Amino acid sequence: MSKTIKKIEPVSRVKARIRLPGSKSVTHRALLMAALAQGESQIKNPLVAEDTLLTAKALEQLGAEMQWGEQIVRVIPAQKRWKEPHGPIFLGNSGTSTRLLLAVAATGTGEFLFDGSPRLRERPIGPILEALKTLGVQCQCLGQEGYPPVKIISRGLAGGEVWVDAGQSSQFLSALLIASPCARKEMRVGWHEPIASFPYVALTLSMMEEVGIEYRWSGTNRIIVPAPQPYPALKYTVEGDCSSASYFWAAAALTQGEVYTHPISPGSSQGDCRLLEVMENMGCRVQWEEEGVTVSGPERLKAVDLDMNKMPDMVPTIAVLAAFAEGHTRIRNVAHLRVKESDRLHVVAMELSKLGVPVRELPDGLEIDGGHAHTPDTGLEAHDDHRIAMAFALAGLCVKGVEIHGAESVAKSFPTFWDVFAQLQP
Ligand SMILES: O=C(O)C1=C[C@@H](OP(=O)(O)O)[C@@H](O)[C@H](O)C1
Ligand SMILES: C=C(OP(=O)(O)O)C(=O)O
Repeated sequence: MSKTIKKIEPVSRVKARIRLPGSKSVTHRALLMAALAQGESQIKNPLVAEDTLLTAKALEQLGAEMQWGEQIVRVIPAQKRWKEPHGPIFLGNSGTSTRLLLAVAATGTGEFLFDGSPRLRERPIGPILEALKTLGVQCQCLGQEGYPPVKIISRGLAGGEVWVDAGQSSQFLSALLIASPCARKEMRVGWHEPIASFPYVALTLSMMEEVGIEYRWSGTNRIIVPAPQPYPALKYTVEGDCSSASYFWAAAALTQGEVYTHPISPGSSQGDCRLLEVMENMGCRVQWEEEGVTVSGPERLKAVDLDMNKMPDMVPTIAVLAAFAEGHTRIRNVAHLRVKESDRLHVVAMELSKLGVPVRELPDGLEIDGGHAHTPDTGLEAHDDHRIAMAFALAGLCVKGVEIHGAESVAKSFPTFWDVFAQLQP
């Protein structure tokens, strides 16, 4: 795909009502659970974006059928788990698709080859492969050990006790949990502390419960899933994506504006909703309604000191807010940002520097001095990372002359982002 450039114009006091695309994390999980289910499922308001389409296409290669309609997808599971795919299953740069599908594919019989973009080949999968091997699955990395491409040969999951190291990604644990009900006998899934991005595991568990899967906790780091336990056919409505909402909440925060985003509810299971609490601490006003939330920006944003381990995807958004806040912001405990779509700690520091923002890149975080941003001498680079493109577009609302190079990267999670963002511009 050729690189596109977006020029952003400064705006004061944005005012907008934003309809959010469906949640990426929820859509991935709903598609996978539907493909494992007994009978036809209906998923309303799914996210139709590069990554969720990669998950859907992979499931089709495994024999499931997807019927796409207006804001709905019907999923008809494969007649037998699974049809052996012709050729490799290509997963672009979607970490969620890759880690979750490895375990989901291993619930069936067959030989599967998973691969992706050059960047996906640098994103770790070792811990999920180790766990699958314990469950009787053969896994062979074809390039570097612990990274895609990987061939797996499975005859289903044996069940029993398995431990996973989820310190670099919660997706290893979510993968095992989603696959667990399809094992031949009870699964006891434990994880070593510390774990990264725990709210995504909580989201996995809450969706399993919502669709009718039983499980129980055993201590604080082990879950027991009775198996075999069929996934019932789903009728599921995906709520709006809180991570995508963050860019619009931040637009209100940066411009003393007011933005309403929907559909999301105060009881949302998406961990990134907690960004609103951080934004309140920065001085924003947050008002929840039953189906949406309004954020109003303060006269002056305050700096914060934060452990962002549970909200890694929100770091680029917070970093840009910090650049325009009063004082010194510290973001801690997010070393796992180095294995995302880009090395997000490095890339955020690099792009903030182009804006003249004093920033220090730490092994597991960032320090940012607010209040110094100015027009950059060159374009800002998205580094093939949707969240970098969307977060740095926000800087353009406050300083003149911001151009985002590689604007097409938003297609990964929010293909209509630039059209929706245009609603903020005069
Ligand atoms: O399970 C999920 O849906 C996700 C988990 C998180 O990844 P890590 O657990 O690797 O941090 C997050 O960054 C990603 O965007 C989505
Ligand atoms: C890290 C992300 O996604 P994934 O891990 O699925 O590639 C993201 O969307 O920010």
